[in-house]
Amino acid sequence: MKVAVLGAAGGIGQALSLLLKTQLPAGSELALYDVAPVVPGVAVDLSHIPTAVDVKGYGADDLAPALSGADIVIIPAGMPRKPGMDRADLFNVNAGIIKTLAEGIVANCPKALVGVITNPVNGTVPIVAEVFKKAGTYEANRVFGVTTLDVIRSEAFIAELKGVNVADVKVPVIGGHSGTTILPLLSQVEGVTFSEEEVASLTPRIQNAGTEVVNAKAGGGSATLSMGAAAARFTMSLIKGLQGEDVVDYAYVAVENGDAEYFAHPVRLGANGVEEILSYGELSAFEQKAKEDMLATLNKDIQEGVDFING
Ligand SMILES: NC(=O)C1=CN([C@@H]2O[C@H](COP(=O)(O)OP(=O)(O)OC[C@H]3O[C@@H](n4cnc5c(N)ncnc54)[C@H](O)[C@@H]3O)[C@@H](O)[C@H]2O)C=CC1
Ligand SMILES: O=C([O-])CC(=O)C(=O)O
Repeated sequence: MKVAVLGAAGGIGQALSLLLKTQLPAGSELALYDVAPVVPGVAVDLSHIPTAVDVKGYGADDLAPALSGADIVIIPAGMPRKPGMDRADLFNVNAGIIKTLAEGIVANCPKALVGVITNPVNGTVPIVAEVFKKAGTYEANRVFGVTTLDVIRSEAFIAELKGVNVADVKVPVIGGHSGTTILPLLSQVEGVTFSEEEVASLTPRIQNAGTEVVNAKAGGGSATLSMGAAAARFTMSLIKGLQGEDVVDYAYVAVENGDAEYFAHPVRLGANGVEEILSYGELSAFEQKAKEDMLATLNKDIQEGVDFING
């Protein structure tokens, strides 16, 4: 198994790479690519951890060898937010980075499963898909926007609020990955119930959790450690799927005849990435309205990504 992390020297990239060095199956190869000159050092540092995962660092000019033969590519490359910015404000800088990296995937590992972390996820995932479509290598089942951070935050906040064991908390989160497009389905959380007031305050807390971190870091970036943990969890789900295990996880994926062209759903993972897009089930009246209200924003974000390649 070869996993490539693009943007591996950054805040998320380093946290994720550390977790993958300790969690990937024995015999795996971990390829760390970044344009920052520190990346070979990150690889040397990690290589001193005694696990049977071979780590190699690749600098700016070595995208091709970093990607060659990769089964999974995870992308946290690009600029994070500062206080006062929306994720959408990152589009102009990050769209070009994502395009270049997607072209590298086309040239070097067109069959890889690709997980996009770079914001704005609502628009960067369509960019990857459009680059692949143009090249004739697109398979919708292989491209994912990583929304796992919304899921793990929901688990943490609910366990804290309700005083239950966090290991028992499962929370479906659908939609996109920004503001009101993030929709936790609190009505479906088993073992706990929420008052209307709790739903009305917990839903925006989850939606604005990224901003909570951005403001707390006061100009020093956005979530990196929790995102590293989320990305490692999602990568391990992809790996289990590739290894033939039956695994269901949440991700922002292309959906035919869905709420939008891309929408986070529960998906059954397998040897080819998404094996089946599962229904998110019945929504409460609150969730139904929140879903309808988000669609204009989500569709605009998606179109911006599509237009960046085709416009
Ligand atoms: N999907 C999600 O839930 C989340 C997404 N993010 C997003 O992840 C991205 C990265 O965040 P951080 O790691 O905090 O930023 P960071 O600034 O710490 O790291 C970004 C890394 O990307 C590298 N990079 C820039 N251009 C590159 C290129 N062309 N090829 C390879 N590497 C390149 C930089 O050298 C840097 O090492 C941001 O866009 C941020 O908004 C952050 C948190 C959660
Ligand atoms: O809020 C940000 O800019 C980073 C992010 O996506 C998150 O923490 O969910």
